[in-house]
Amino acid sequence: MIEIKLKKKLFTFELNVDLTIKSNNFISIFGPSGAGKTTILRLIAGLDKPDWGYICVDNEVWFSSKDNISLPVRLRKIGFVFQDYALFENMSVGKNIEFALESKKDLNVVDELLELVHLKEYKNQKISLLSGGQKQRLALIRAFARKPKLLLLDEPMSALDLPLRVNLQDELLLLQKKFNITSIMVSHDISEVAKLSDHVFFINNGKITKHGDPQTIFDIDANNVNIFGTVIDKKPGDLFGMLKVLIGNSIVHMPANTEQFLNLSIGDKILITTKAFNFSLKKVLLD
Ligand SMILES: Nc1ncnc2c1ncn2[C@@H]1O[C@H](COP(=O)(O)OP(=O)(O)OP(=O)(O)O)[C@@H](O)[C@H]1O
Repeated sequence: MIEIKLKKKLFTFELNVDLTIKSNNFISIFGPSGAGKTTILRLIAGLDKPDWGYICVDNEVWFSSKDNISLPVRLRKIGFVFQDYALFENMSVGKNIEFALESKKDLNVVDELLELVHLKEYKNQKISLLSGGQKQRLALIRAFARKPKLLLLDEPMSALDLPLRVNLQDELLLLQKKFNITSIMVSHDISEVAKLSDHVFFINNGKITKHGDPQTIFDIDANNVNIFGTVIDKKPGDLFGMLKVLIGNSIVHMPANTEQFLNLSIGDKILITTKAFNFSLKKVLLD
């Protein structure tokens, strides 16, 4: 079990959170820009210091303001993945993983990890020859190579386009379950959070406003078709309003009744549901 209690005065509000996380779970912190998500990851990693707090990971106290304990970053067993990879550009793909290993006895793990994310044939290549998606895969397995107690992921896929992102989400889930590593992810993408997480914490202005499993928290009914989108424009009409909604890479125009129209603002995330089989579905003929 992981207990995280943190207080820190930030520029415009006080961050004040209390998170209890089951070991080996994948949890997400979800909330608007500036809510304090990255700060929580930085405080857990020891890159920043809380004004008051207690961090205990599987019975090991990493931080306690009461007992004056603050483990340095290198002693907190953490894997960190950011959106900008932070790979060593002057080393080969394989050396990037080797560098992260605790012991050189584990060298066979390098091939195993590269194989898992389809990068084995790139082992001796320079990092600069990899695509964005391949670099992100490498950053992920490098974090797992450290066998961390806690994996911290800060918008790990936001630089990738949608098909790559979906593939990498599957690989991340596979790695996380295979290595059983408790993971905390910050992401803006509801479908990503809903797909990967065992538990989601909503944060706003530095406080947890609700938490629970994704089905409950996002009101997902498995008997429905569920599509997440973001309102990017709205125009009133005589009989109904028209919403412009971003769904993945596509922009969709949707009619909305007066109540829906008035309740929604640009930037709002929405869940579009329709009862299974109660919709029109046609194959698009391309010839
Ligand atoms: N060391 C610090 N001291 C004081 N305030 C800080 C510090 N670090 C960040 N902040 C402020 O805390 C607030 C939260 O920042 P943070 O980066 O944690 O938000 P976020 O939820 O990750 O946002 P985004 O989704 O845009 O990345 C911001 O207003 C930021 O300016």
